[in-house]
Amino acid sequence: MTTAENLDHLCNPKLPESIPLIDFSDYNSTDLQKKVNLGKKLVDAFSTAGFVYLKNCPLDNFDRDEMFKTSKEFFAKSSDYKVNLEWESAESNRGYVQQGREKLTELDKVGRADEIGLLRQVSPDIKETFEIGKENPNGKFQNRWPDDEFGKKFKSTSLKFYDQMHKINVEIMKLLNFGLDLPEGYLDSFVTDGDNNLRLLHYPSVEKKTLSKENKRAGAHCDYGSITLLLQDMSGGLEVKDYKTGEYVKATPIADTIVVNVGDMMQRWTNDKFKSTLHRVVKPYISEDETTYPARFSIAYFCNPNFDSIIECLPTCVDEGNPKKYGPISSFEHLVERLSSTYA
Ligand SMILES: O=C(O)CCC(=O)C(=O)O
Ligand SMILES: [Fe+2]
Repeated sequence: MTTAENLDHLCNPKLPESIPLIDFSDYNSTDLQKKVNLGKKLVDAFSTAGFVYLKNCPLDNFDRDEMFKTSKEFFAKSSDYKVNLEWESAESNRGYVQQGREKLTELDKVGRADEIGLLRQVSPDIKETFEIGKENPNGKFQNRWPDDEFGKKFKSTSLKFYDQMHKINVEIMKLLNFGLDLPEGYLDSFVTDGDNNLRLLHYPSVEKKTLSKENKRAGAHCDYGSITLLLQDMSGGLEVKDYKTGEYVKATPIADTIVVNVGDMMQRWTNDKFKSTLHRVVKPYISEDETTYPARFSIAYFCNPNFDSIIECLPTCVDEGNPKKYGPISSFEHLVERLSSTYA
């Protein structure tokens, strides 16, 4: 079958065959059937690759660029400035995470804490991040904004961006509701609170000779929540495990798209219908005579069902031939458990 999307693959040989590119424009169509079709495409992609590129998402270009610019400005601050806003606990999951503090590895999935500790020492992730949660002045946990003029801009830019990404998540859930044939509005009630996590990432520029073979910018891992919305700059380096071959394929940056992937909680929620896929960030390709890998910036928005909700296999993902594989779990507990085993 030749569709516009198939042709996209042919016209752009760098686009990995196994990660579909889906046009999101119909998300707000007045034609119900178009929304159902889009929902089915997403379900298809999430049940195979576990990853998609979405184009024509409702994300303002200006706000996206501002977020990247402000993120760069933050990471350019002194180490003292950033460490002053240090990440404190998995429950809060807010603040600055300096290089080497997070080690992502396939071992995390089975929770081998001793080996993870060792790996952290020999091949830490070469990145720093800043974690932002829902802004809630009366909540138990507070975002960690710098207390200066830059801090004000950092806060307003990040919160505006947070809000737009939350809305995209809500729209994706509405479409998945169609795609999974769930009762009308079923998933809506799980995404009212915006209990998500905005992560700004900086992979510093690094001399070729100091980067050993084992060092990854981010080790292979699966994400923990429901879905992740990822924006990458044009440097490259993101790789995704191909569901057909088991080999890593390049998730080549495509301008003005959002990469969306399934997390572990979504896989569990769908009784393993959706696939939470391993991915990693490796050194980008540079020519022989270049001595330095350039810096890379990305922005990940990790979505979760409302923290106080109980996640049980979705009714349309279970039947006699395919019984429930998982018991109920609270969204917050699931996340805290996973985050606790990842950070030093
Ligand atoms: O930087 C990227 O492109 C990916 C980051 C990522 O996978 C993560 O933070 O979970
Ligand atoms: Fe990830």
